[in-house]
Amino acid sequence: MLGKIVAEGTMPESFPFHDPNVINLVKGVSIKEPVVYNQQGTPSIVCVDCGLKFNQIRCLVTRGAKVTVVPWDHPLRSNEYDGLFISNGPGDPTQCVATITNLRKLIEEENCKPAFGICLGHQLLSLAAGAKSFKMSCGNRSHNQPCTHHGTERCFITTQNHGFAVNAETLPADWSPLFTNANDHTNEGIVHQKKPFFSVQFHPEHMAGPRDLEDLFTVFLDAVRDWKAGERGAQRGGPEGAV
Ligand SMILES: NC(=O)CC[C@H](N)C(=O)O
Repeated sequence: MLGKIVAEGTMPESFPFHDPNVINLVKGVSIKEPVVYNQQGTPSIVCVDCGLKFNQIRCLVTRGAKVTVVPWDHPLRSNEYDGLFISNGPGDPTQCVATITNLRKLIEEENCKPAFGICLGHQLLSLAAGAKSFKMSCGNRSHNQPCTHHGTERCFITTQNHGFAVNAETLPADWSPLFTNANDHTNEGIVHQKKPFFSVQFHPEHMAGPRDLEDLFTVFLDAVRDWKAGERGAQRGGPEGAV
């Protein structure tokens, strides 16, 4: 449902509704040029940035990987990576036509390399596979969503922030649900039965909040070091030093 806040004395009709679901929001937030993290790392992962959380890069880099973050519509060539990662991101997944088309080509390859998607990345992989997504009446946005793993029936508590979901009934042959939400029974992940592809609707990188200003510790320690070195006039403090 769309809403608007209008100041008293203003005709509500004079402001049109703004519907974010008919806009390609990913295009606006994705990186514009590729960026490499941990150049010497291995294996080499290409990460499609649909609006990614940096903790996803950290989770890959701290496990030794080299990560090349590319724009949402970057051409994907499997000879240029060892594994493909598709990030989370805003909006309706059906808006990301270029990413879906690129993924579809890759998953149709004979000897395809592994791919893993999170949240929007999960929805895009599902759409590329041929499944359908839908707008949920109530999105899942919290740190305590129970998800049951198919096969083991083990239930995990997950972090989530999404308003669309994949309709598991529409998954083509060769694809299976990997997790299902124990509360609302929506799909929480898919896996290919023969090829090395899987994706999850929840956020396994699960860092509870943004860490954008964690660099204030660096600013503080730089100020301490400057102070110790006798540069008492140095003015590097303040949030602007962190960004
Ligand atoms: N966190 C995400 O990637 C959200 C995916 C998608 N924008 C949704 O709301 O369903």
